[in-house]
Amino acid sequence: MKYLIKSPEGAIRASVQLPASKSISNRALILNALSYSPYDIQNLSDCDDTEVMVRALNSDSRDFDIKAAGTAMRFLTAFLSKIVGEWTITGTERMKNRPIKLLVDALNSLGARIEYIEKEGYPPLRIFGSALQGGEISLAGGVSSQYISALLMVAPLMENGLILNLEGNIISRPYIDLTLQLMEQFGVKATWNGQTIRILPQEYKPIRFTVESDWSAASYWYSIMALSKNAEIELLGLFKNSLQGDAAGAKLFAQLGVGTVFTDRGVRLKHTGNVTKKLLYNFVNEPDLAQTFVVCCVLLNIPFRFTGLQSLKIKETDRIEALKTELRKLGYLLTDSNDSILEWNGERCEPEMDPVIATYEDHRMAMAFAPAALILPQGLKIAEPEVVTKSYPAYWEDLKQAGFDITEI
Ligand SMILES: O=C(O)C1=C[C@@H](OP(=O)(O)O)[C@@H](O)[C@H](O)C1
Ligand SMILES: C=C(OP(=O)(O)O)C(=O)O
Repeated sequence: MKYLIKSPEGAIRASVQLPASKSISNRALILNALSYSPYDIQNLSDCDDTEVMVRALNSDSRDFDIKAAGTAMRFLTAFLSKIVGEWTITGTERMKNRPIKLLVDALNSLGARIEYIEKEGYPPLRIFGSALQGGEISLAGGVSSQYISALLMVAPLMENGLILNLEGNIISRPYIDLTLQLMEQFGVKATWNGQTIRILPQEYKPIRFTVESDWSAASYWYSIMALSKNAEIELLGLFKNSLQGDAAGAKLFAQLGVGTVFTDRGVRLKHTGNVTKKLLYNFVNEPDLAQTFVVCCVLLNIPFRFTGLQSLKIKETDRIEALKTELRKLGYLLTDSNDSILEWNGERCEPEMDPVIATYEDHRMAMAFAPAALILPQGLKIAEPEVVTKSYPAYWEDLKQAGFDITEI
């Protein structure tokens, strides 16, 4: 399937009920299960990544397919390794190429027994669940924070608790903070000093829990605001003191001329007219915002240098390659270096006559590129737009409500 997306004819007037955060939803589901909670989580995300988690936690089967959900793969691997029984867990072809060795090695050294069904170091996995002894281990902090979050959530249930020494640079740190904060809400304490996180054996306590709206999803609306001359956009269910690291997007968009006004129901965006000449930023703490800013900056004709992108290669697709390839179709030449830096110095090439943006099974490629419809006179064609269901199933519907013309071609 392909969509042709055209800019709204007049002004944009949108009040958007954003999807709930999948990061919070998927942690809350694990913590709810570990606390034997009688309560249902409120405002759980309806996205694919959360749906696979709900299905796995409520299923009678021993075999789980979590499709493309990184969090579900990593969190359930740790969770199942302490539930007595024999389990298998698999996912999409891409998931079978997203590394999991560091987590499997860590769990195995804490008393788990996890084997590879196909390729060493990658899903699918066979998990022989049992009590976990726990203890002290070291783990590289620079590959995926999801390994760390997965270990932390089961740590209080390990016989000896967990002392986790993080080695080297720690990426996606706000996601580790998010895990520890949610664990605390469910009654478990941890200490984090320097590179070491300590968790003693403890019990989770059930609580009534409501999930916040998703700040990563909000970024696409900020981009629409930055690229529109005349727009009034309100995003519902976002909080100033959010637990989500991607709330940092609001501050960064201030450099692209978008201001944020917090109200009692979310945020109202406004144009400030203050736009930077060049955007420099290290995305090590907010990797999921990188695509939004890359696409938005080139469309605004703002050169950029973005660092801290080392985790982008092992996400839904190699996002650095995908961004370079697809923006070249629109006439923008980006350069990358060091597997972690992406830059645009204003260099252009001849755009394709009739470009179709490929999405590589990556929801964020589709969502980050869609605002380009505001700039391109002929509109924007996007392939496999249904990928957005990974985190934001109503994205296209919400764009239509805001006045975009979207047709299947
Ligand atoms: O823990 C989480 O909820 C997430 C952590 C990040 O992954 P990495 O830690 O692999 O960077 C992020 O990219 C992902 O979308 C969600
Ligand atoms: C990287 C992402 O997801 P995950 O790693 O959980 O599949 C994402 O949503 O951008």
